[in-house]
Amino acid sequence: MTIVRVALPVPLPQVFDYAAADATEADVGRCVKVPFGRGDRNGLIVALGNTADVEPARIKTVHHIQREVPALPADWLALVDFVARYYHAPLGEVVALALPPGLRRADGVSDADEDPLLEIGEAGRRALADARRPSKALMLLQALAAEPGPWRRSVIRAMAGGEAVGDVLRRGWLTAIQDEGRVAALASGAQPELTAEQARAIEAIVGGGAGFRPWLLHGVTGSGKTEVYLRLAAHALAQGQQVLMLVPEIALTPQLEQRVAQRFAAANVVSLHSALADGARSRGFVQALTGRADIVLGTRLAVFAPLPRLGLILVDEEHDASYKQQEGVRYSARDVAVWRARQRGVPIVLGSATPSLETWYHARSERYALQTLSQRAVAATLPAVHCIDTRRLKLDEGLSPGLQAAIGQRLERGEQSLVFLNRRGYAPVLSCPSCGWVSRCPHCSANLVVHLADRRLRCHHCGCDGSIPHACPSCGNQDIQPFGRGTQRIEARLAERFPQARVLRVDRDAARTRAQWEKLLDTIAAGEADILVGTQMMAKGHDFPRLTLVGVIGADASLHAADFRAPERLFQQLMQVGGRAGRGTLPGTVLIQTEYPGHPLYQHLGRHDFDAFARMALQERRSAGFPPFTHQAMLRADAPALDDAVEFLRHARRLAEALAPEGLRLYDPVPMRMTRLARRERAQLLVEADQRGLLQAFLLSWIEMLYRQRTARELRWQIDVDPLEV
Ligand SMILES: Nc1ncnc2c1ncn2[C@@H]1O[C@H](COP(=O)(O)OP(=O)(O)OP(=O)(O)O)[C@@H](O)[C@H]1O
Ligand SMILES: [Zn+2]
Repeated sequence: MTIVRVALPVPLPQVFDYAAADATEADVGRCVKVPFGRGDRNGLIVALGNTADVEPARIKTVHHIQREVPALPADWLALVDFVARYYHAPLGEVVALALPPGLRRADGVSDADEDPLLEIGEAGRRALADARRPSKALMLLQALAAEPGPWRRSVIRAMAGGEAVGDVLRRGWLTAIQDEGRVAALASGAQPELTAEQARAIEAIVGGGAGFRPWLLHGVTGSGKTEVYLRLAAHALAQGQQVLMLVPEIALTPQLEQRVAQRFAAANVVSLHSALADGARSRGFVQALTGRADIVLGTRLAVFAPLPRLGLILVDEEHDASYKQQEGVRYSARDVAVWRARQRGVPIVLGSATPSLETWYHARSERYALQTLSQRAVAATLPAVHCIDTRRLKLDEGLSPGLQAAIGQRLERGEQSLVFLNRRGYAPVLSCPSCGWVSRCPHCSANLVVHLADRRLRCHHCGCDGSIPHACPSCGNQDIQPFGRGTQRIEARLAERFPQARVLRVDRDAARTRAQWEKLLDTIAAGEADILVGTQMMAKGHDFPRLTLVGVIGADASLHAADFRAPERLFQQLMQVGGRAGRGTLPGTVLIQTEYPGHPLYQHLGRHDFDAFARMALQERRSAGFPPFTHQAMLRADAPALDDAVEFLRHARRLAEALAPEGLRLYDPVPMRMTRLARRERAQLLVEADQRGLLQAFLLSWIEMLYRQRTARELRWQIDVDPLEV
């Protein structure tokens, strides 16, 4: 009898043994269906077991081993094992996160290529020579003939007149290339001439060799980091290697996908993100696994794509908080990517205009090699940044006269403006001036936000919503007021103030689906919007040459936030959003409305001096003993009653005291800042040490103990290693 060890997606730290008569070493890394409890579960075989360890009478037999898909390789198993150990999460849960659901369920997965590589065939050449009756299909064929091929079908479809590709294929004018190996995946799209700084960075990184080396590419906004990534990718592809490219948000993938596909028309570019349908995600994953994907482009979960020919990892906007998963397995895809680059012995490039302080510190201390792009690629300068002192100004729905005048000028010149406010909805709260009632969420310690667009009161934390009452629910007063401002309110005021302008709101409510989001971006790019009102969705990565003014409102609130990372986040956000201005040939301006124009953060921002800001912020962190000078883990507990959560943490702290090595710091359990979320009360306990190893060793034995504690059924706890929010 052969025993297989199976990782199952259950919140238990161990793997489970099953009997499988015909299993061999070749089945390690394969998905299985097994009986578990009263039902069945899908899991992954992570090792073969030893019959001596199990009682033969108690062992159950696997139902099915999925053998149509190649087994996941040893390096992939080592990767998920590392994530499970470092983040102290059950291995089965890490596997469940890393594998597409369809693959785990052992659905039939085909890696058949749905996006064939096409070239002009014999029939096509004849059609071109005859060229009698002009048709859409013929025009498309002629356009293709003018370019060097071959092309992916998806790339042809995206071209002007690309709708006719089906017709061209039916006529047999294009034929699929069977042996893709003979086509070097070389850059075929037009490439701009590199700037001197870009050329230097590429030369240095390529010259750094094929082995493990972490790079920070610190390039100001609009400096052309994407071009650097594309050239590095081209180099890796030319060596027959695969490239993994991570982006922080799905919202950023459409444009990048397009750029990558245009540049590498012959390469097999696979997207991986959570918004993909099951089938597409499984197919992309299997293409990566079988080595048929050349470039894997995706959000954080793409870091788990198996890549047998991996040669390069690129992490765009490496500072972005969305690389850290905030629920379940709380991993940081950026940090996992660095580990993976080391494991596989390949270079990794972390790019940003505003690196995280952790990464910047590594670059300063020469653990990471640094390449800097200090100039913009197209624009002559960075935008001019000015503060508008609002202390003595009368604001019109939050908008200063100076900002309004500047928007007016842009309108006259036919340029675009962006008003940035990181708060969606119409107003953050509805309140009654006569009795003091405010719209509280019944389930969270948060207010319900007024959404006038669809006349709802909505909680941005738990999602619950209701209609807007006509009178105060507490005293009956008819005159209840929305208090404060969100994007909808600014949009409404701007539309009133500039009736001739096309005002467009860009936030998560306006872009619920990917299709809506792409449509918004197209509208902006086509110049069919004059004034944009946007949240942080607009802050990142976008490149709209006619956008010359960025107005920032409501930023001061973050200056005094309690979180020690708040200033870093604010500086990054403002530098990023300001960086959307003046990226083409037209000069840009950033206007920040503030009551603290002398604040050092705004001063550094005005000078585009990231280094000075980072030095200051790191100095503060060093003296306060915050990361990167210390390493943290947070134990969080939640329950219907706060006392239960706190009591569990007190108990956990007592257990920890007995274990804690010298140098480990245990803090007192405290309620979380937003204590109540979706009817659960939450508390946390911070653990800290100056050495990562010390903290990790302690966590290992502590968490083992915690798993053994009997807790109330209603209580849940989780550990967050390297937490972003403390
Ligand atoms: N060498 C070059 N020659 C001409 N144009 C270039 C060159 N490199 C980049 N560009 C153009 O410069 C613009 C800015 O480039 P890109 O969007 O890559 O900047 P970025 O560094 O990623 O900026 P951000 O951090 O703000 O997203 C783009 O329109 C890009 O096409
Ligand atoms: Zn709520």
